[in-house]
Amino acid sequence: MPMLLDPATKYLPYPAVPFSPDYARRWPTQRTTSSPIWLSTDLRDGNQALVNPMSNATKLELFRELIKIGFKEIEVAYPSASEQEFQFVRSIIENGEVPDNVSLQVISPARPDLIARSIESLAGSRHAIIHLYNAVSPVFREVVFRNTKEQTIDLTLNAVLLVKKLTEEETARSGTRFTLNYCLETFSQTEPEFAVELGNRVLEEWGKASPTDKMIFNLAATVECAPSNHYADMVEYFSTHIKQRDSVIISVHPHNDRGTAVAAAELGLLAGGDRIEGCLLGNGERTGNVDLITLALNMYSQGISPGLDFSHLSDTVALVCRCNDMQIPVRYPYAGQLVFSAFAGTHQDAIKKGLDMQAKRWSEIDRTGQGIKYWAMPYIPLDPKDLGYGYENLIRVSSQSGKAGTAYVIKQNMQLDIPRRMQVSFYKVVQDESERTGKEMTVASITSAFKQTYFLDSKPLGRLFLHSYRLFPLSPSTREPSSPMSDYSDDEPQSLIRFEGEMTVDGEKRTIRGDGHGPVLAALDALRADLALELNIGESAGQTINADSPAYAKAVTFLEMYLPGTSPSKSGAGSVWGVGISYDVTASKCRAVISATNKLLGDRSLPRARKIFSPRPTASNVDSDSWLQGIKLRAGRIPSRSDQDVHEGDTTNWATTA
Ligand SMILES: CC(=O)SCCNC(=O)CCNC(=O)[C@H](O)C(C)(C)COP(=O)(O)OP(=O)(O)OC[C@H]1O[C@@H](n2cnc3c(N)ncnc32)[C@H](O)[C@@H]1OP(=O)(O)O
Ligand SMILES: CC(C)C(=O)C(=O)O
Repeated sequence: MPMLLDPATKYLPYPAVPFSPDYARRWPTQRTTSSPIWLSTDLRDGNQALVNPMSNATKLELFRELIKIGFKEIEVAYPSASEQEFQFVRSIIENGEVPDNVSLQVISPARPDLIARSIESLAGSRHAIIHLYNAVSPVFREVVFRNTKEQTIDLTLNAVLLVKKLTEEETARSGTRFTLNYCLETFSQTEPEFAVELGNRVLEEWGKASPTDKMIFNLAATVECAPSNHYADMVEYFSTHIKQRDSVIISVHPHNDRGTAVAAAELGLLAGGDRIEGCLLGNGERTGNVDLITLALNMYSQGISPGLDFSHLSDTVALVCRCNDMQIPVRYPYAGQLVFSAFAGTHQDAIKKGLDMQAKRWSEIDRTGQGIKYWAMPYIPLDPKDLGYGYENLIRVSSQSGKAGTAYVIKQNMQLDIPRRMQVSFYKVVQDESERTGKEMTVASITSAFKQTYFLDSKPLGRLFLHSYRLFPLSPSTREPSSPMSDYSDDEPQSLIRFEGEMTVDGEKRTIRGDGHGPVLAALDALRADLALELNIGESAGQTINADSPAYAKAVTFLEMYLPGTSPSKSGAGSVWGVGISYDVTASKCRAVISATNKLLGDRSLPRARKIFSPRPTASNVDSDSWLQGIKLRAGRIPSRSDQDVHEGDTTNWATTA
């Protein structure tokens, strides 16, 4: 059996950090309130871990991106590793690629020949950081170097002394100003007291750290082999025991072997860290370095400016992946394809409500100038727009989704605010389709299902199609068209009007007529009188789309209808919905009636036409001035006076959104 029943026989737990009994660790009560100094080691620690390390041209591309993002300290190479690495450093210095406010860092092992080569590579740069490292934990001392603690200290101090000498010579030669960054490689596995002892000896040997010219201690979790709280304890122990704390920058360098590098970095900052070394998207040896994008955006989402710009995150991600020949999972924090998408119904519902509420809240702030536009969105911790994403992928619909998600997609793409009960009804259509195909319902497929379901097209999709209609008032006594429609008002329920609709019914053109209090009831009466369809009205709702641009504003009517003898349940079962969209409110109502009727109709047979298309009313039955609402149902322009003339055979244009 490969896994042990008792792993304690093979693996040792991490040792506790020896805080004195009267010292309570402080990091658990701290809060991060400002961003750290960032160091990108993409071009060194990231690069050394690649299957195929980057060419210098690729490194330059990534270097430029790092500058664009805002890094002020960039580890650009391991110059002693190869001529190519050395030449990369030379080329960016000599070609003026390094802005004045950016410091280059290069790394060197504690070996004299390699230290000399590393310092040489930096000649002529304005400010450089020489990053000296050796592993100091027991296993490395014993296995790799076969050194005692004293020998380890000697090896380190000799290297520091050499760095000091060579950097001073280089400063005298080329003016380059140097900072020492001493890395205790495998710090997190080192005895804390020994780490501090070594640190203090290095500080002493360097001898010139001051509050205005600090030296850096890089506390590497070279291999992450304990929980993040242990790393924080280690950092706090070092930070509170090192001498000249005000002349020292504490840098944290977590790796991700346990998958908690980000947590380790965050706790390391609380524990005294001033600086973070890591890579974009967590590239690096084995499971990687700490991911600087996640760290920066974690801070950003807490209202702390990271000082790094990820406004075009998908471009940055694409570039980093290309340079590293690497991919990231779709669930990767902030950067993955799916991290700003909700598939689950209740999540979608909460997000939709959150967006609606936020739009209201923010527009109130715009109107009054009072308040702050806080982001308070269920399930989405950060506004995707801040990272250059839109909201189009926020809600994606599958068989796991609910009505709210479907309604959101329709709102986003057709601007239609579907009433709650209708959402239930349309959601069933979408869910059936999604279950049938076993696939995600895309925006295009949902939109197309909506148009199909509610017969929203310029061509007859259903058995009934309304080409045009006329409305004119009837005198109560004669029930004959008489007075001008301009006297008609929806506010006067007692005024009886006549609806005359020019239709295609099962492919045959015909006119239907009916009377009622208002256009909807008159249209229903026509369906009853001419097509023998008895229909009842349920709930209805109206909406205006493009309300802020009058020339393109459209009225939308949502109308629930049901057959007599059936009463719609609370969940909407037993009823159908229709949708009508038009530049004209009344036309939208009439269309909604026909849309719902088409759904109720099924394959029931309809009586033959008594009359094919009515003639234009003559002076004997109606005065031509009373043709008030008789407009062509044509989208794209506002009805004018001349539209009040009805033309036979007009095809309706069902443009649903402007
Ligand atoms: C944790 C980290 O990421 S640290 C950075 C690691 N990065 C790299 O190693 C990438 C670039 N490295 C290289 O190109 C090569 O390793 C070189 C050029 C630096 C050295 O190459 P080589 O001389 O062939 O040595 P090699 O690669 O086998 O390294 C092992 C030797 O270095 C020693 N060593 C390892 N780390 C250090 C150090 N920090 N200081 C001094 N010596 C060290 C080992 O003890 C071993 O010495 P030994 O040969 O006497 O037993
Ligand atoms: C040498 C240091 C900085 C390192 O890369 C590590 O320990 O992971």
